[in-house]
Amino acid sequence: MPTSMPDIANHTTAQTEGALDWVGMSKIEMPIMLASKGENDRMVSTHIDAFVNLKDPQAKGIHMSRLYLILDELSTSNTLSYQTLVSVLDSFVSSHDDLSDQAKVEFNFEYHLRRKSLISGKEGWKAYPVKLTGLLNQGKLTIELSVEVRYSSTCPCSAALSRQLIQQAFQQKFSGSEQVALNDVHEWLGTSEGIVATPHSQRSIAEVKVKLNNSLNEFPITELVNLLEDALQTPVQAAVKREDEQEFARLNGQNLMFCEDAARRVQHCLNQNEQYDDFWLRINHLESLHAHDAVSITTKGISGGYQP
Ligand SMILES: Nc1nc2c(ncn2[C@@H]2O[C@H](COP(=O)(O)OP(=O)(O)OP(=O)(O)O)[C@@H](O)[C@H]2O)c(=O)[nH]1
Repeated sequence: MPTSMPDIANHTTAQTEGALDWVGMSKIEMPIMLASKGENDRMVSTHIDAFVNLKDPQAKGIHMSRLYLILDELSTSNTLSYQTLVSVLDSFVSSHDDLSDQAKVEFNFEYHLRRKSLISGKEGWKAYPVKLTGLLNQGKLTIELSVEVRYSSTCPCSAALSRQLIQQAFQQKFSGSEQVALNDVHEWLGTSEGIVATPHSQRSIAEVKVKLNNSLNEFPITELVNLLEDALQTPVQAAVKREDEQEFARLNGQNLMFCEDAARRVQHCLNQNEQYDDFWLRINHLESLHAHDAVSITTKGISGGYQP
C-alpha cells in the first residue's frame, strides 16, 4: 500500500466526541456455507449485518474493512457453524483492540427444506426465512436463532357461525318431515345448499426467536421449524394432490385458531424445550375478514430476558 495514503480512521479524532453502541455495516451480500444440525452443509445466500461498539469517544471511526474481510474469509474458506460464529465475533473484537469490546453479527437468509405432503407421499421445497445472530458483550456470548413459519389459521368464531347457518339450513330443508332418510341427509350434505357457509381462514406467520443454550454446538434450524409446525398443525404445503388438500381442510377444521390460540400452542412447546434459554414469539394472522392483522406477542418471561 502506498505510504502516502491518508488514514482518517487512525490519524484523526472525532469532531464531536462520544462513545457509540454499534457501528458497522448492514446487508452485506455473501454466499455462506452453512452447517445446520441434521442437514448436509449447504450454500445459502446471506445478507449480513456486522457491528462493533466504539468505546473510545475520541476515535474517528471503526475499521469497516476489517469486519468485511473477516466475513469474506468465512465465506470463501470456511463453514458457518456455532464455533465459527463465535470465532467471527472474537475476531471482530480483536481486530479493534482499543476501540471495541462488543461485537454483533446477523446472518439473514432463506433456508430451504424438503417437506412431505400430508397424504400422497409427494415432496416439495419450502423456504424458511432464518436469522442467526451472535452477540459478544465483554466476553459474554449470546447466540440466537430466528425463524418464520407460515401456516393457515381458521377462525373459531367464524366456524361456529357457519355451523349455525348449516343447522338453520338443515331445519328449513327437513322441518316438515316426521322422519328423515339417512340417504337424503347424506346427499343434501354433499351439496352447496347443505354446507351453506364456510369459515374464513388466513395465511398466518409465526415469527420465533430463541436463545440457544451454551451446551448446544449446532444450529437446530430444522428441529425448530418442525417443532413450530407440529405445534400449529396447519403449515402451508408444498406439493399438494387432492387427497392432501382434503387432509389440509380436515386439519384446518380440527385446529381452529385465534392468534391467541396459536401463540399459546407455540409458547407451550417452547417452554417444554430445554435447548432454548429464552424465547420471543409474534403471531401474525393476516386476516381475511379484516384489512388489518390479528397479532399476539409473548416471551418466556424470564427476568432480564426478552421483552415483548
Ligand atoms: N469508519 C467508517 N468507515 C467508512 C464509513 N463509510 C465508508 N467507510 C470506509 O471504509 C473504508 C475502510 O476503512 P478501514 O477499515 O479503516 O480501512 P484501512 O485503513 O485501509 O484498513 P486498516 O489498515 O485495517 O485500518 C475506508 O475507506 C472508509 O472510508 C463510515 O461511515 N465509517
